Amino acid sequence: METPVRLLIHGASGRMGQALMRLAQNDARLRVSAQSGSRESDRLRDLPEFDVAIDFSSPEGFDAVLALCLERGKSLVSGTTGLSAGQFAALEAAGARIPVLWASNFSLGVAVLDRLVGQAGQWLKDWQLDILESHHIHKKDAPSGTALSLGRTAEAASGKAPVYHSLRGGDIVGEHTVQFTGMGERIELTHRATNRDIFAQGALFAAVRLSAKMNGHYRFDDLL
Ligand SMILES: NC(=O)C1=CN([C@@H]2O[C@H](COP(=O)(O)OP(=O)(O)OC[C@H]3O[C@@H](n4cnc5c(N)ncnc54)[C@H](OP(=O)(O)O)[C@@H]3O)[C@@H](O)[C@H]2O)C=CC1
Ligand SMILES: O=C(O)C1=N[C@H](C(=O)O)C[C@H](O)C1
Repeated sequence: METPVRLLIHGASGRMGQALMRLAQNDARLRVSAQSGSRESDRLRDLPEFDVAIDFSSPEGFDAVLALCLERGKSLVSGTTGLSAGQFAALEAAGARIPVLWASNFSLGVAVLDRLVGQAGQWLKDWQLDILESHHIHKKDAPSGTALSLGRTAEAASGKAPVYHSLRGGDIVGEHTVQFTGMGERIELTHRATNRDIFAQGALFAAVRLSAKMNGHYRFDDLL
């Protein structure tokens, strides 16, 4: 049997962190060798060995785990949203030294939605473009990372700048609609996540794949 990939779960006590811990513990390809949260933020250097860090934390947490991965020469899978342009530039640069992968959404359904949006946008250049997203009341960033990614795809295809609409309510896991509105008709492309295990499964899949990759800046879509 293959040696399991050793994981650091960064943001382990959070909603995503808990899903990752539970699913990784039942996956023979993986072993959680380290975990961290804001309490460990100034002691990350003391963490045990790992091969791939999986980060679902906060923009501050992302900076810290990226620095740790660079220092140790280890891979990073991150799903943290709300990152700045400077943080994306740092991630891109890190790809020259370690394997890195960031995705705003680790579900298969959103990867397919993104492709459908790109196709629709090519045909609907004159139509109004709106991105609607709904999430649970604890979500800190708006628009969501997925809404921004879908918006970039739609704008690249249609040339229209999207207008974003965010709703926060109850325990909604995550819903995204890309709406193209014409005169007398409209198209709504919607994805609804009902369980955050789908994101955790996608991130664990990415970690296994990334552990076998050379240095570089990878996209989730590249692995599918
Ligand atoms: N790409 C995707 O598919 C998905 C992305 N996300 C994104 O993942 C992130 C986390 O979401 P969620 O799990 O709901 O959030 P939670 O608030 O439930 O969890 C956040 C976790 O990060 C930790 N954390 C916060 N700040 C730091 C820090 N500076 N250093 C180290 N750890 C820190 C928290 O630790 P403590 O409790 O100790 O403060 C906690 O464990 C968000 O950005 C969200 O948008 C979420 C779902 C899917
Ligand atoms: O915070 C969340 O919960 C989610 N965040 C991601 C985002 O910002 O797009 C992905 C998913 O929608 C859940």
